[in-house]
Amino acid sequence: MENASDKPLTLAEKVWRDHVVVRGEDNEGQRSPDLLYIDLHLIHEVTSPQAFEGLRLAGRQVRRPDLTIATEDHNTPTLEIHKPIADPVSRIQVDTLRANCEEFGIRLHSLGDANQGIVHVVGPQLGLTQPGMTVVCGDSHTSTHGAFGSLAMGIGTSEVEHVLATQTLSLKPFKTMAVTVNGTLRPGVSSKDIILAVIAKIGTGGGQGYVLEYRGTAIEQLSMEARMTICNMSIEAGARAGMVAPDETTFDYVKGRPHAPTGAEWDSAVEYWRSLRTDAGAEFDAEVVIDADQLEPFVTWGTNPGQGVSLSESVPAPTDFDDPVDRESAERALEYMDLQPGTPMKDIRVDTVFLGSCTNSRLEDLRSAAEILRGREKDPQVRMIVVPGSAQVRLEAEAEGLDQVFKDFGAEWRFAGCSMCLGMNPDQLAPGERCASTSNRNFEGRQGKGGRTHLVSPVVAAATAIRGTLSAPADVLLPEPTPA
Ligand SMILES: CC(C)[C@H](C(=O)O)[C@@H](O)C(=O)O
Ligand code: SF4
Repeated sequence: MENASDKPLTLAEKVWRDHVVVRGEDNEGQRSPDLLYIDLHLIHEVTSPQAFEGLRLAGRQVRRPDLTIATEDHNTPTLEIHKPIADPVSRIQVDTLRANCEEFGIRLHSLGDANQGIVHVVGPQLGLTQPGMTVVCGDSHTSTHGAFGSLAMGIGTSEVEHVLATQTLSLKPFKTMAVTVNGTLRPGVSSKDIILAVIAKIGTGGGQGYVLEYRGTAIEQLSMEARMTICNMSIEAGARAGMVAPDETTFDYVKGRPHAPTGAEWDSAVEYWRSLRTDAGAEFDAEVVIDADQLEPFVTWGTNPGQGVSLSESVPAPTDFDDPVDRESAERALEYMDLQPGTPMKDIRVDTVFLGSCTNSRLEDLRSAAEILRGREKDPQVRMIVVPGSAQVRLEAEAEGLDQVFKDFGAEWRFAGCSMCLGMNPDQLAPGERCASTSNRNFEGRQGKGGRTHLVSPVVAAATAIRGTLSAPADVLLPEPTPA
């Protein structure tokens, strides 16, 4: 990545350029890190305690509490949220966040507050996430915010402390990769399938060192929610960040939100935001091309997000992989997942369906699943839990009756949080249980010790809950009534 002013730049390079406080030095072709200004710092209970402790020990304050915002999400229960948190470790985490935010003057959205929820749902919802920003959070899925054309990165706890203290962050130069998604998605295929297909193609390390820019007609046609789903999982390809150039869809989404600029400030913001597009002639260090027309609903069979296939395919055999590392990893994954090569994916029966997480818990996700479930019956052996990404999403869903659709279907309607995305709260799989999950990680034990995860889109989750086996929306379509 270079910064020469006459050179055509990619979107990521422009945002970077506009935030450099101190430029790194070139040493024989190797550039030392740049110091960047950070526009928005999001915080949650898991990765912030030591950072605050560090500030306390050094006698420092938070440099810009007004650009820092906290929410409770990972350790919070999704039932009986008015009661004290039962698990002592989780309670301490959340109490510590509350005490730290109080001491350092940081706005916190606590359990019970309308803006509490998963940090990556709350930022965009409040209009805090805006195009062209640098956004950080001590959380790998911060890449979600890149959907707005911001450079959004997950950082470690020592970096959280640095940002709290200085509102800047030292960052190594990155490489750029264009992920071009041409064509149009077919019915029943969604943005989750795009990103699962991208990761299956480039591998979980394929994005390492890169900032990905998702572009092409299929991306332009996507809503902000769908773009967030894609950017969210950039980290699962190992990327530093994922971005989409802001356009009218982005501006329409941001406009009128509590922290969006207004009046003349809005106009000048939009003018700047329109400049945040990759210049004609700008060069990417790498490019991947995907054809959206060819995509089918996608599902993972293994224990990393790159181990996926189209739902109409079968469980692969380790011998299908030429690379010995991939072969060994497939062998181990199949054993953990208790799957036999050659089994049609659609024959795999699940115990649980989880609709939620920062990947797929926004209103649009809930709506698309509800549309499939409405008036249908759940497979009696399946338990389904639906967890809105924020208290606000929950309220909006209730206002349009989605909660009733889920309840009538036999699903549980929960309060907002990370929930079953990871085993840090009471919502967990029992050992050996199998789950179709709209979350982003299928690592061993991710949803509870011994639990088995298949990553899917919201509409696949819904279809699966109806049939009890992994299913595509087309599998549950009712036949057209024959005219009398
Ligand atoms: C707990 C947190 C640090 C972690 C992350 O960084 O992503 C979590 O959100 C996850 O999804 O695994
Ligand atoms: S919902 Fe899952 S992926 Fe997202 S922040 Fe929470 S634990 Fe991490």
